[in-house]
Amino acid sequence: MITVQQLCKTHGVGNAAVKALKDVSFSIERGEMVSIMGASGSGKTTLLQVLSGIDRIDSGEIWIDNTPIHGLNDKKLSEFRLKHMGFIFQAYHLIPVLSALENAMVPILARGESKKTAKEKAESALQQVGLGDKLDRLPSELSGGQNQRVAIARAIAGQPSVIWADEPTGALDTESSAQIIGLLGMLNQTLNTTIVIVTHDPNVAKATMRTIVMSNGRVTGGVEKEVGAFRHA
Ligand SMILES: Nc1ncnc2c1ncn2[C@@H]1O[C@H](COP(=O)(O)OP(=O)(O)OP(=O)(O)O)[C@@H](O)[C@H]1O
Repeated sequence: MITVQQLCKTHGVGNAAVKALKDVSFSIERGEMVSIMGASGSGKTTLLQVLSGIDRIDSGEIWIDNTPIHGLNDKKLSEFRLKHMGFIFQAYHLIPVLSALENAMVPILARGESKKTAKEKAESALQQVGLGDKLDRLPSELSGGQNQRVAIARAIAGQPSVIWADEPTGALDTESSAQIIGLLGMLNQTLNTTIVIVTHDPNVAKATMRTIVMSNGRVTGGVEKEVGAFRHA
């Protein structure tokens, strides 16, 4: 479970200071698939970055299960991220000179597991995303949708409890977007991994269980989970 209490975050200082998050509070249950929507500049990316420990909050609390993310030092935060979180980005962020298999192995190797274990977990993850026959392909030899599948395999290979996705369909055509969102929904259900997706795409939001709406640094909708709001496409 993710619990967020009275988060505040300001970017910049003095006259250039922008209050990107103002008293943001909500919770997300284990196994939920949630989208975050809102106008450009409303604070979505800032929220995802502080939740995932990429950036720090000024005040407030972020709990993931029993761990206070806001209270971890940099070393503990990096360890927690490697062990419990997966990341998916709009631009895939794959390493161009590594194959699909090697890309998916990176986070597992980074947390100190053996090459053999990393290979097994990465291969299994690539099979789950339908790329079991493309293990040796480089990113340049795959389509956009396939590259995003490799990124998803990399995110799930370490069996994280939560996956953060920032505009995961932003670079894809309608058909590939639908496939990626269907895949995330399937993985959410089969692995019981919590998935939090920042998106501008109403079709992506429709496929999630709940949409947290942001406006001018505040959460203005979707704080509470409605009973019966599950609506996987
Ligand atoms: N590093 C930064 N320095 C200064 N201001 C920033 C920085 N990052 C974000 N901001 C400001 O904080 C506010 C929230 O930005 P954020 O990127 O979180 O919004 P967003 O909802 O993700 O927008 P978009 O949909 O355009 O990506 C905006 O006013 C933005 O200009």
